[in-house]
Amino acid sequence: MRSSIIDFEQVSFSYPKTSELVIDELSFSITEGEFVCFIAPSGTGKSTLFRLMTSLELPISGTISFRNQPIAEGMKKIGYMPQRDLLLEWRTILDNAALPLELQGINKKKARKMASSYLEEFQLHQHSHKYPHQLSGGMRQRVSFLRAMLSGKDLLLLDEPFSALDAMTRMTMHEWLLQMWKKWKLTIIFVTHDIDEALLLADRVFIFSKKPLSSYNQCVIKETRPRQMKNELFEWKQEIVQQLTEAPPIHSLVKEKLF
Ligand SMILES: Nc1ncnc2c1ncn2[C@@H]1O[C@H](COP(=O)(O)OP(=O)(O)OP(=O)(O)O)[C@@H](O)[C@H]1O
Repeated sequence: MRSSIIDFEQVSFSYPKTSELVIDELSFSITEGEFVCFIAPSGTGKSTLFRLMTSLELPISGTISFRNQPIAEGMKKIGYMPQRDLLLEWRTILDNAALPLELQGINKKKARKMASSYLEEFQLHQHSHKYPHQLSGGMRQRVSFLRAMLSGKDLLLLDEPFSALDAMTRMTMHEWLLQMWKKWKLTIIFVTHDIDEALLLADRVFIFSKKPLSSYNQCVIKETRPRQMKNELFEWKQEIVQQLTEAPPIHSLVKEKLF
């Protein structure tokens, strides 16, 4: 049986200067190698969860552990990819990718060499000397993903990484991400507002429907990938929409119309 990589136990959190709880006695576990998606309405605290996982914020009570150690011990093993790629426009693609290694104290030449060895895999080798403004949205996200992986690749936190991409690029990026996840045996927590995206990608989807984040519903998806939005996945989607909106179930709406 696979062990857990990150555990929240009865975690509560509020930002200083406000007494409002954003997270209230929240507990969950993520297993090594899992691909998990978090869905919640805007402003309920998904980014705050990531800030706690990267130790940018500390809980007011409860514990967060990484492989059964305090979360701060895992910092070099956790990579974070923000919603906006935050690439430095004055650095080349190679130098952007090498940045986390330089920040870890590795000298520039070695950092470049290490980052360079990943570029082909990330389909970026022909663009290494370009600048971010010369790349497409999908390419920029691949650089950002590589940068997150070079910060720490045991657990990757992806905050709505594809929300700004067009539908076709997004589909290509889904396939590519799943390949990366399999090849590198990654554990991924992926925040999205897009229910289809969550159902197509994840082993498990957490649905947080209100603030403070406390309880959640989850669906475990066993269907093999690549997936299509039909049958069981479509039923899950209807159920998730209902949980997020607290609307009556779709079938009862249909019934009302019919009778
Ligand atoms: N630095 C801060 N100080 C005080 N309150 C904050 C701070 N950052 C976020 N909040 C509040 O905490 C709550 C959760 O914010 P958070 O950004 O985690 O939500 P989110 O689910 O990631 O939102 P979105 O989906 O819009 O990105 C919100 O009510 C927000 O106003």
